[in-house]
Amino acid sequence: MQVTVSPTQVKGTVTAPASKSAMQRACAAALLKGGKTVLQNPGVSNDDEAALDIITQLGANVQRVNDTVVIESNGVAPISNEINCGESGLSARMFTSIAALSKTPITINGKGSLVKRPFDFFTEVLPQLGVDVKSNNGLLPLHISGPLQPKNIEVDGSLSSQFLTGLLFAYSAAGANDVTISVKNLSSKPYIDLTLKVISDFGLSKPVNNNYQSFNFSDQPINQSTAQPLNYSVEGDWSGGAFLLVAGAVAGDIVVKGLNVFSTQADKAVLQALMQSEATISIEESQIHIRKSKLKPFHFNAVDCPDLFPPLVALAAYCEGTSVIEGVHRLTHKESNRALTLQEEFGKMGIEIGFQDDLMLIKGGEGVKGAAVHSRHDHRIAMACAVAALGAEGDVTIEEAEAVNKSYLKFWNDLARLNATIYSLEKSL
Ligand SMILES: O=C(O)C1=C[C@@H](OP(=O)(O)O)[C@@H](O)[C@H](O)C1
Ligand SMILES: C=C(OP(=O)(O)O)C(=O)O
Repeated sequence: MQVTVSPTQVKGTVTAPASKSAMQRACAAALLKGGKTVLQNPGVSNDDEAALDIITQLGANVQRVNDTVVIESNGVAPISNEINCGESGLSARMFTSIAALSKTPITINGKGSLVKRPFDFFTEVLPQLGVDVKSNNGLLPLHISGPLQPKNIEVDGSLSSQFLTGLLFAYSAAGANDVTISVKNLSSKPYIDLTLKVISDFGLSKPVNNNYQSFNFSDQPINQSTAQPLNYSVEGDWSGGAFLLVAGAVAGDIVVKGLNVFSTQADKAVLQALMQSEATISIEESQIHIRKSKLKPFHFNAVDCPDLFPPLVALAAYCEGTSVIEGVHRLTHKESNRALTLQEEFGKMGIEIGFQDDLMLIKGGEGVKGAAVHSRHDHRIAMACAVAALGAEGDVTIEEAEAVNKSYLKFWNDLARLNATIYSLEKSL
């Protein structure tokens, strides 16, 4: 799908979508907890659908009922020998360790960008836990044969936190007791806070976090009551919400609802960058009001919140001077190599992006040009280009704009509802 965004001032009120990070974790937790779980505000993105399909293959019964998702489970009891994780890195990395709890041999597969993303972690780690693993030279598909047995182990957390998220769920569900996962160089730390929060919200046994260097399971396995259904409300998404907030800061006067300011989500840190750039923003518990004003360049460390690079590059394009974002090394293995895609696609809009070691330098404040850009099938690149287009000097046409469906199915509709002038060849928005 090709979408053209014409320069427009956005206005009105919008509600952020459900967080796919929270939704996918809730699916895992509902499968592991057993009994009945009712998810309120469930996600509808492609990654959310992938997680629902995976837990179905792993034995859960899943139904969308009105605006909720009802999950019934007896724990991990696969009905198939394969799970397909679509394009979701989190689902593939989290559910591999969870699927390994069963003794049924299972193939972990994916599609699109996911089949190019690294999975060597499992060939190194899972055999130490009694799981037989074969990979396609470190890539998907993986063939695993469990059951996983929790043991003291040391893992490397520098590439991604998602592998650790999976191990934490699996150890918790396997009743790990007096067992420690030691972690070197953990990246994306707040995502582990979110994992631990969901583990505890679902009453699963939660390890003690020793400064992100080790996670010790010392609880006796909890005998959870599954008699009562658990009602769980999925948080709004700070990662998708960041694009809406930047849209308001560069070209609007909007109110964003549905973002919990007390969330543990990594991308809540977008507020720090917006405040540093002196955006006109008022933050209340139930809504954030943000409008266009003169913006100053900012310096932001995104090592622990790498998904903020794309929206912050769009923000930086409108800040008067050079903004600096730290953590470029975290971008290589996402849906695209995001450092290069941002440089190339924003370059087409006249925004100069340079690199110095781990820093990205974005020269802003000199105008954004109309251009034809490409999402590279990366949802966050499509959304960043769209938001940057709102204050551009001409139309920006985005190829493969449907990439947004990975995390934010209604992105184009929400932008249109905020009065953005958007035109699509495929369908009216
Ligand atoms: O756990 C999660 O929900 C995620 C963790 C992050 O990945 P890394 O841990 O690989 O940085 C993030 O980039 C991804 O979009 C979602
Ligand atoms: C990298 C992302 O997700 P995942 O790793 O779960 O595919 C993302 O949403 O930007």
